[in-house]
Amino acid sequence: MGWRTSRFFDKAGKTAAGSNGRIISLQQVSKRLGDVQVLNDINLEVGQGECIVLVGRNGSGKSTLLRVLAGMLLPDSGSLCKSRHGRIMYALDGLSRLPFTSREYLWEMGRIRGMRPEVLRLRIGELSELLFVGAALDQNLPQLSKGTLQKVNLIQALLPGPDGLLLLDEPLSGLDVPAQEAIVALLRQWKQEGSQIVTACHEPLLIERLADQVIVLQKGTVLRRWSQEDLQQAAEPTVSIQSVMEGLEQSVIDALLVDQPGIIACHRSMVRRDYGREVWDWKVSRSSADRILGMILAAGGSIVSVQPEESRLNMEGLMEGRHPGEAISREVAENLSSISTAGGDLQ
Ligand SMILES: Nc1ncnc2c1ncn2[C@@H]1O[C@H](COP(=O)(O)OP(=O)(O)OP(=O)(O)O)[C@@H](O)[C@H]1O
Repeated sequence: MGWRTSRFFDKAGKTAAGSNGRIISLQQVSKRLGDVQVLNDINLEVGQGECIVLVGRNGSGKSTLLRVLAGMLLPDSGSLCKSRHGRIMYALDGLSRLPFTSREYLWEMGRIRGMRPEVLRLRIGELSELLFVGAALDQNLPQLSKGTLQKVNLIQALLPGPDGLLLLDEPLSGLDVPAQEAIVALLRQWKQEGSQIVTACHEPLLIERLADQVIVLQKGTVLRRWSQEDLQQAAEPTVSIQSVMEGLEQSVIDALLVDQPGIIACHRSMVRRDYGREVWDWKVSRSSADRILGMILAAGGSIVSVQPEESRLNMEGLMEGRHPGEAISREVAENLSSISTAGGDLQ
């Protein structure tokens, strides 16, 4: 479905930012819940049209930080400043299974926010269609599947449109793939129109398409911050090459592999023995593919297949605080060392 902002909104709203361009900022915010120091000295600034993604292991403090930004929890220390204008909408974890149908719930949420009935009716219809809610719109919340409940939770946050700060806790969690794609495309459009987004997320899809900044949390503190440029280094598309290297000396293969930029991984595949010969699988960056194909051929190897692949961020490395690009280098290093140790088998 094509999303047309103008159908929803009298004017494409832009949130009025403070004079310094910041919509919201936290300075040295700490929060304790019970015996747990959940947040420690957090600094965070959200600028106009910016998307910040919070990543971290379970329990690292992402949801708590979103609740502080939403004003649902007060910091114990530190300061929170918001621009005077602009609204904050949020879809935080777990919508309560209240005794309403989805439509009744969304209607009440829209009315509480002062939306006009004709606009509200239209928005509920369009957002439900966008996220494939279908007949669940007239089912009771307690009877909804986890994924559908999450869709209703997202819709209630999106009802007012692209004007303000959106706080989303794991927005893609439990959603089917078409709905994930639809929500990421919508958020991308809203961001371009000036909305701000802060979201906790484990999915590379959202990070790759939306993030201006990734903040890695570990035990309530900021472990790392990565910029869009850092993320783009890891997001370069790759090419998968299969080659036969039979009869080549190990020294020739070593020379081919070592210190070659663009090789992401390389290992000998056991699955193509039916091919009659051992096949090598290479994963290389797309911009290096021609050069590496040339090198394999020049070294006496032959090419079996070449397949372009979509990139994926290494979330595991990211959560450990490793640079999105460095995670790939480490993989290469590990593969290279395993090739070296097993090298004698080739001859
Ligand atoms: N009301 C509470 N009382 C005591 N401790 C709490 C409370 N709420 C959260 N915590 C603790 O705070 C820490 C951070 O929780 P939080 O939900 O913010 O983490 P998270 O990163 O969002 O985790 P997840 O990825 O599992 O959603 C956890 O150790 C959690 O047990």
